Amino acid sequence: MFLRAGQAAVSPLLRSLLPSPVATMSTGTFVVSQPLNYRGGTRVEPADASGTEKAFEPATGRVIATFTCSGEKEVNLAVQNAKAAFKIWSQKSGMERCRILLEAARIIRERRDEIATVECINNGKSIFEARLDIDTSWQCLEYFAGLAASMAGEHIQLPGGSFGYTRREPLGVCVGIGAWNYPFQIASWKSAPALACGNAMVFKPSPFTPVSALLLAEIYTEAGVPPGLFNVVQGGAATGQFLCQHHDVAKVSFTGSVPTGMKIMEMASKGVKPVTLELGGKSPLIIFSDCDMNNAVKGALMANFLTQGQVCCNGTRVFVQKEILDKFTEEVVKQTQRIKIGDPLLEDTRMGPLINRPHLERVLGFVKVAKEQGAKVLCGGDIYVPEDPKLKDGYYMRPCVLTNCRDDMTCVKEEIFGPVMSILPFDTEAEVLERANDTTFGLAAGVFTRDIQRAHRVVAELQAGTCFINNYNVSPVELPFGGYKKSGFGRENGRVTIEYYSQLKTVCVEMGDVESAF
Ligand SMILES: NC(=O)C1=CN([C@@H]2O[C@H](COP(=O)(O)OP(=O)(O)OC[C@H]3O[C@@H](n4cnc5c(N)ncnc54)[C@H](O)[C@@H]3O)[C@@H](O)[C@H]2O)C=CC1
Repeated sequence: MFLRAGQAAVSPLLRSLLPSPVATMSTGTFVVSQPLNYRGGTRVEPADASGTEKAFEPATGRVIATFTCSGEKEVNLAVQNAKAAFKIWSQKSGMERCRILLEAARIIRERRDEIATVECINNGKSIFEARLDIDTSWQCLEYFAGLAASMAGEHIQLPGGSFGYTRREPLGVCVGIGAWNYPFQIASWKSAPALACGNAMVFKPSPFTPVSALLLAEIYTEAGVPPGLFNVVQGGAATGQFLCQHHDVAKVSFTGSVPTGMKIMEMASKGVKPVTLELGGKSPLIIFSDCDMNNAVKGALMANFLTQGQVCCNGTRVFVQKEILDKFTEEVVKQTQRIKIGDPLLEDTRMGPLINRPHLERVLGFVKVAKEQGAKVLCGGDIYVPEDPKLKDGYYMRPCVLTNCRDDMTCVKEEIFGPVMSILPFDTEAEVLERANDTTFGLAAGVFTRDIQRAHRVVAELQAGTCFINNYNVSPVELPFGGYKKSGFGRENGRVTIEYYSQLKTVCVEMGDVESAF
């Protein structure tokens, strides 16, 4: 499919979300007029409400959808539908589940551009990046489809011909609660392993980005999952609470901030439900003087400016060894200033708007405080107004590089969740390790060096769940992803995730007589 810059062709599936037949989508035109809840294999208006929300197009500040947040009744209905579908789905063999998930992956691949376009419009990330998100989504479905077919227990021989075996069984109805920065990808990363293991899911997107999870729901149905296996309920905290407290929900997988994660864990503890928590971070990126400078600079940009810096695992504390500080800083600033900001649907844009006005103001507030505390702004950190008049109400800022930073500054301690990089000089390996680990977060960390022993020695000491050597923010679905410390627990992607969406049953088989103690 050939697409002109700023436009995308529309398939029947997406057209169903739009008000009337349209041939193309461009910034400033997309409106959702269809219901955004999905239950029992179809789009529905919620049965009751816990308020209403508006979703925006961050590029223009326009409202693209006004929707009802689901109340307790709607959440009940979604869970009931999921329970019914679970009965059918959990009886299928791994091979049968594998085939359906592979078909869903194929459809996502086929509709990559239209899904990426919706993601780009609702989230503000560049179309270039949105397409990559859709790629890791179908790859995740393919990966877990493969594992579905090979999931198995163990056989253990016991004395006297007796034996035991284990069965890996699904949990039941799982709840997924997502953040707004990777809406389609989060829904895929949660649902793929859940469904592969034989579970059903009720997914609640962030109220800022309600649209693309629905496309995933429709694709699952088209691929052949039983109606009700994957449901979407829209809403904010109240809807999320109904889900977490529901007695028929077996597990909650959450992506979002630390304070919300703590609340989720508390609610889940009342029902003794397992939780997966993918929370925030303030990750260190350590650049040693023996690094490949070009790669280190590219790595620092990848670690800070994807999705307008609204990435949980960003390496926002960039520790640079003093010998190369000036050269590195100069190059980072040069390349940061070259980042093309603007209409996210244009092919050459690399940075779109932030998610909404309050968040933009919050991020600019961090820059202000950084200056007050003595940091020096080397570039950006201010509002950007694109030339195109239709973008004048969008939420743009220029990516920012801060220097003269100290470890005790707010910009170095707190998660900003915006395009703000803090550069911190260091002298020795021991010193930088201590400073890098001096945080309550532990999501990710990175190191750039040509010294292979040092690279492995340093990552072994870093208190972070996901470490990168000589790269940053790549996320192959074969590798587990998740945090240490307050960044959460449980993992997404990789083989190990099967353990977070299944439970192990042990069966002990006696082949002789019962030796009774009585
Ligand atoms: N570790 C990871 O994989 C990722 C972590 N994040 C983190 O997410 C945060 C940004 O996302 P936000 O959407 O602003 O986070 P948030 O915590 O405000 O909201 C996340 C989700 O939780 C829901 N929610 C809010 N209060 C709730 C409650 N009391 N009970 C149940 N659900 C509730 C929201 O509606 C939303 O769907 C950042 O801290 C970021 O680091 C974001 C992406 C990936």
